[in-house]
Amino acid sequence: MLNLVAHHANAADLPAGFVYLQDIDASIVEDIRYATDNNFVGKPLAGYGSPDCVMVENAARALSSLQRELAKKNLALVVFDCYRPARAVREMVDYVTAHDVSDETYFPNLTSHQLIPKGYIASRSGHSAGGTVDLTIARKTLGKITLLDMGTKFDFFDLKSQSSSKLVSEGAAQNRRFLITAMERAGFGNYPREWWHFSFRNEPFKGHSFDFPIAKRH
Ligand SMILES: C[C@@H](N)C(=O)N[C@H](C)C(=O)O
Ligand SMILES: [Zn+2]
Repeated sequence: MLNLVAHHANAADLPAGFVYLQDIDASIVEDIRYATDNNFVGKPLAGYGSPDCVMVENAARALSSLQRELAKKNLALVVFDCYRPARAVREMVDYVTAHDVSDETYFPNLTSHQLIPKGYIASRSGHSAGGTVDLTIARKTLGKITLLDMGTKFDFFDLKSQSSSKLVSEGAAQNRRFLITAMERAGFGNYPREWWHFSFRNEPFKGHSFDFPIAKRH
């Protein structure tokens, strides 16, 4: 008999070793920017068929342990990007190489042609191996979520976003140190040019570049 039930992706549809973060820990907040218009390209990127965080299982479990620790202080992780399909990386590269312009919101002090040489965007990204994540921490009060002040927004491509920048307030610098120390305890190393970018030290597919699209979870 024909099965007419709509098919939706679940963990079994992902390559071996990959999971949906929500299946590991539904309390981690997901705001997957490249699946929306709210990013420096201004539209959803290729391969982001759904605003879901997909990543390798051991890294997802490490984030979940950290989340349990943070929850005791009414804090929560907020992820902006996880696994990034290689086609999305290509789209970012095409976008920033097409015109040499600045962007008031994302890179007011640079032009787009400088973003790859200065290391803000990778033409072959660790995100495509599934063990790299862009994230921050939020405070949860009475069901309301407020991002901790990190001195800049996510994807602000500028010297101010360097993890140990002296150009931000002492409060923001402390919040960055808190985030980076917590992530290190969980097994992730920070990328010094971007306070939000972390790679899992024990990632299974380091150096690989996957290109499967992110499909809706279920
Ligand atoms: C684009 C930004 N969110 C990021 O992840 N940058 C690093 C360098 C990357 O593209 O891998
Ligand atoms: Zn990143």
